Amino acid sequence: MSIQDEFSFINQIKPTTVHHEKTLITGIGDDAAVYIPSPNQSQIICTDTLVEEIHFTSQTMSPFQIGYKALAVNISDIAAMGGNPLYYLVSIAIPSSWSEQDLIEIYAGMSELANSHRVDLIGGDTVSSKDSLMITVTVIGETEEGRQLLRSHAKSGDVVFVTGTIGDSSAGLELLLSKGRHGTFNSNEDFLIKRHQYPNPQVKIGRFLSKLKRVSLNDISDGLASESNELAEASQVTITLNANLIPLSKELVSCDSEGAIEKALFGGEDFELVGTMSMDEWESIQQDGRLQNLIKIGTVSSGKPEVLLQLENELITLEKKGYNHFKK
Ligand SMILES: Nc1ncnc2c1ncn2[C@@H]1O[C@H](COP(=O)(O)OP(=O)(O)OP(=O)(O)O)[C@@H](O)[C@H]1O
Ligand SMILES: Cc1ncc(C[n+]2csc(CCOP(=O)(O)O)c2C)c(N)n1
Ligand SMILES: [Mg+2]
Ligand SMILES: [Mg+2]
Ligand SMILES: [Mg+2]
Repeated sequence: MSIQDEFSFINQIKPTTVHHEKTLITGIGDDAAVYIPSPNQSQIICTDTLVEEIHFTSQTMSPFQIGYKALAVNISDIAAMGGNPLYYLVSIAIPSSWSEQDLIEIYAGMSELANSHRVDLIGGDTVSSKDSLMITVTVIGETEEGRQLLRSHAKSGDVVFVTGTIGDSSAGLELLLSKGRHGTFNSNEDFLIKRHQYPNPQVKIGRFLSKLKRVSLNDISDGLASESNELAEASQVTITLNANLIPLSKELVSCDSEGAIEKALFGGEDFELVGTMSMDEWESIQQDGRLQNLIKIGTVSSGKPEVLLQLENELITLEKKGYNHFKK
């Protein structure tokens, strides 16, 4: 049975502690939230939605994981701008088949990630839904004025990098769709499933990149092919990726060596970052040990906005193919 009334529900999910006490004037409980933006910072705001049967099913994700991921995908967009997340709002449409306990679990999942990134829940909306559960999270963050990392910042001569292994989430999803989350998995499979259920937004690396001279950046929600094409389009450059350089986890290769590269390119939901910086800056961070976990996967050149993939001795065009809500 769903929640009895939204007012007692809101009271239950209202946070009892606040991370940004000095700047949050009012959070949950009034017509809107009010906060004081920090001086000399630009405000960053983004929103993304998860829908039952599209982004998760009862077989792929627990309520706790749904909450965790709904916030994670949004913090990932703040990371992709080089920002620091501060506040979040949650709008949830609830079908009667979901119990109050399930909903409390969704909020517990969000709250776990929120605490580790020190973000405060400051508002939202609660409505009923006929069929699917839908959860929309909005995150507000900030970055030093003029330091946002835009998709349009790539230039000819740049190095293309990613922040971690790609394709794991897609392999995890495949396992979950075939065996269900209560199935039996070996340790490699378990790693891949966790990569799908608990994305790790790369805020620390985004913040580091925001201190560099010029970085273009995007987070990988729809797959490396799609996100690189977005960088190429926004910057009007050609991106050439080298298939041999794309980092694949040993867990992915051991579970699916044949399909690994396909999953990395077109699978999506990795929530790692892909971006570019000048060769000079790349070499300097490599020399002074500030490279962090960045992995070079290609280069940028002038030319028509497209993505090419060096695959053994072949150079192929990498279409903007990946997850698309309206093309199946
Ligand atoms: N329905 C909409 N109305 C207004 N703006 C939108 C809408 N949908 C997307 N946008 C805007 O379009 C741009 C691209 O959004 P998109 O959702 O593709 O990016 P993303 O969040 O990085 O990707 P993903 O949703 O796959 O995580 C953003 O500026 C976003 O705010
Ligand atoms: C049950 C189930 N089926 C398929 C998928 C795959 N999937 C759904 S949305 C998306 C792209 C990111 O979404 P968005 O573009 O909305 O950010 C991907 C790869 C899934 N997660 N669960
Ligand atoms: Mg979006
Ligand atoms: Mg994004
Ligand atoms: Mg997004």
